[in-house]
Amino acid sequence: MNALAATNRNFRQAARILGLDSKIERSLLIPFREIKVECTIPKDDGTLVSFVGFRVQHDNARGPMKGGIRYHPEVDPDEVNALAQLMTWKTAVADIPYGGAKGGIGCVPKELSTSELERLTRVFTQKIHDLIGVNTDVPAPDMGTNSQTMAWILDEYSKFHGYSPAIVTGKPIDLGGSLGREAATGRGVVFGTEALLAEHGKAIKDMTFAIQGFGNVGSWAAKLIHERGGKVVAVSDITGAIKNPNGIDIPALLTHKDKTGKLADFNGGDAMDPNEVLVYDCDVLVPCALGGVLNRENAGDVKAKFIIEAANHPTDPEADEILSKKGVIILPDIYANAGGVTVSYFEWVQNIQGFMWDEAKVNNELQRYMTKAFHNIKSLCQTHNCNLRMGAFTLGVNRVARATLLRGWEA
Ligand SMILES: NC(=O)C1=CN([C@@H]2O[C@H](COP(=O)(O)OP(=O)(O)OC[C@H]3O[C@@H](n4cnc5c(N)ncnc54)[C@H](OP(=O)(O)O)[C@@H]3O)[C@@H](O)[C@H]2O)C=CC1
Ligand SMILES: O=C(O)CCC(=O)C(=O)O
Repeated sequence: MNALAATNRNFRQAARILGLDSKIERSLLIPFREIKVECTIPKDDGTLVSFVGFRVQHDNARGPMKGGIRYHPEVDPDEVNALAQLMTWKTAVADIPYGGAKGGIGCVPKELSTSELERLTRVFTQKIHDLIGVNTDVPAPDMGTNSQTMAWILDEYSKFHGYSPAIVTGKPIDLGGSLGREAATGRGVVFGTEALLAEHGKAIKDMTFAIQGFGNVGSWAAKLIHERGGKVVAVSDITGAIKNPNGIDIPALLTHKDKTGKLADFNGGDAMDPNEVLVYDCDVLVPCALGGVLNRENAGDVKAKFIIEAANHPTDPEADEILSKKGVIILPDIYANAGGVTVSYFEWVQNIQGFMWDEAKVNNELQRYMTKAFHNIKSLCQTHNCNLRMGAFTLGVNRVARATLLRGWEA
């Protein structure tokens, strides 16, 4: 099942539980606007190359649309649509005043030089600058993009509209980025994991973890889990995977990845097939890379008792069913990885106020938002007698439906 079909299915199930009117249901499903642009740039050798870029603006009932921009070869319209819709429910679950959007360019960022990436980002921004805005749609980093990408978008956008730091979040601190944003998604994952484990009388220090992906989210999650005494027993990136049942030395692995750009060849553990990470013997599995990685092929072999969805839609609905029958508890993406967009909200607020927060304030507020959202989800799980995914979906969908109804339909 592709990402959009899976996301729509979860949404429809939540709409049914909530008893939503079919017209509202249809209006919430259809995106506000879908943008597809052609981006042609000269490569460093002078040849021309074209890429397709997307921005899907899903819903703005609760505020400006918000969501990352992904550079990855598998970016396609359905995937971006699904990710944009997930952002709408995620911002509502986190209770921050935003709607949802997502963008992406189908490319292999590692095969482009820094100047080619800069040209591509600037051309993409030129094509969408009049459709994004501080109060309409605010991009941020996602897979394959980072604070430098945001700096280029900020600069290009500012040529058309005047200097506008709040047009993007996740930007460098020197350009108005927020302290704590870089770590925020991984930190939010850890706050969410702590809240979930506490419900089950457990703590991070008593558990073993397997982590798929060691980019922004995976590396921060690994570092913070390790700092809390959790044992990370398996980690993967695109170059390979490492296992060590006694616990991987995460600071040493971070230094190795920093120096070599890859996990492969790290000597603090044994190499393993990257696909095995998902079914490795551990208490908690944390997918931090692509969508759809847990499916009917491998779900039956998962050993973890808890899955923390740090990536977006890592579990397809068939895997969801198999895992739920096995009694695996899944902390869903629209809550588990909401720390990133929550600190993006703090960054936007700081830019608008022209006032910087210190990092302790950012992290404390993030913990407050994550803890509150967890308890709100739990309460809906009780009301509707449903799992955490439906608890989160009903929370998010209901908030967006209420805002939509309050704003009304008159043309
Ligand atoms: N950045 C953010 O703030 C947020 C991100 N997310 C989600 O988290 C996930 C990760 O995003 P982010 O960390 O930003 O992205 P990054 O690009 O920083 O990192 C992605 C990581 O995934 C690895 N990877 C890619 N393909 C595979 C594969 N087939 N097997 C194993 N590892 C793989 C990459 O390997 P390599 O290092 O070798 O390239 C890299 O380590 C995505 O689903 C994203 O949507 C969700 C909320 C916010
Ligand atoms: O920080 C943001 O605005 C969005 C992050 C994002 O793309 C996501 O949560 O999936």
